[in-house]
Amino acid sequence: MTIPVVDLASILGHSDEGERKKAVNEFGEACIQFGILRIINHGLADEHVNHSFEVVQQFFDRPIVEKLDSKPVSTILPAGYGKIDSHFGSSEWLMVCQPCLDINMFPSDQPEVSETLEKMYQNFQKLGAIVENMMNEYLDLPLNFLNQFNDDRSNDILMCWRYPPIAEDKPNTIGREEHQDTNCFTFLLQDDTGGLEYEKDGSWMPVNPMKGSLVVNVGSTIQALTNKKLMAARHRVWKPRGRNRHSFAFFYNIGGEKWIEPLPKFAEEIGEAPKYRGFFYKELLQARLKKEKNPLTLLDEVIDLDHFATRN
Ligand SMILES: O=C(O)CCC(=O)C(=O)O
Ligand SMILES: [Fe+2]
Repeated sequence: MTIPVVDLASILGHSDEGERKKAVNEFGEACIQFGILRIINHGLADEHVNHSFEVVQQFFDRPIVEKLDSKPVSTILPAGYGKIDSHFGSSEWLMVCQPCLDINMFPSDQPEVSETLEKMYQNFQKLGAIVENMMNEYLDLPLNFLNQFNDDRSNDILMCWRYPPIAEDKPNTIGREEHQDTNCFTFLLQDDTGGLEYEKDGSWMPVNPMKGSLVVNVGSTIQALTNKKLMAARHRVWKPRGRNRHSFAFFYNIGGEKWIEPLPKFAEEIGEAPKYRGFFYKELLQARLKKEKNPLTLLDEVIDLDHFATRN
């Protein structure tokens, strides 16, 4: 089952009210049914996207000692270069944070990296506010409720990923283990290698590359706020064959100190018990980092929103 495609032309341009409402509705329905969808006419220019892929490839192609010049130094957020190779996944990344925080780490002799990626960051951040507003309207929340609730933009993150190909001598084929994003919305751009999958009714389905489109997935914060009316999509990434895979993931986040609990509109007001107890967003992030051993499989498992589920 392929994920729905929603055209944002009527949202970003000047269109009649009927067209705009139709797009809002399609977006909301896709979030409810799949938790993941594609958007087109989203305002990110093809040339800029293509150039961004070229620029990150050039960065990741550099020798490791040079990439390590961009390793994180901030104690707030680990903006900069990193690398992991374990059974949870194998990847390299360059993490970009809000430019005005002044914590981004970029190669000083390759200025197009910072120029291109900070511009991409800002474009995604604008799009995040637009998509959040569409969700607000679809859920019939008071005007600008979500934008005002989620008003701290300093935690938004752009991750630029490189996944190495499957190595002949290692059986590990997972690029990124299955997970739900903890945030509000994530925007994904993948190159033409493929490898992204989402879970639908217990089966794994591919999200094939489609030029010009952006993938949006719902995160656990929205799942908690809506008392599970909306579900965060589970997704994973396979390692590529024969070549590297590159992708961008922009996390439209929420402040760590924000108190998250099901909104009354989706719980008490409609006679439904809250499916989650309240928590600070940072608690969800911390829980996620811990991982727990599953007593049956003896494998480490990621702790996610279920950790805060009530017994209702
Ligand atoms: O690389 C991708 O396509 C997805 C990455 C992802 O799921 C994540 O960063 O949370
Ligand atoms: Fe993800």
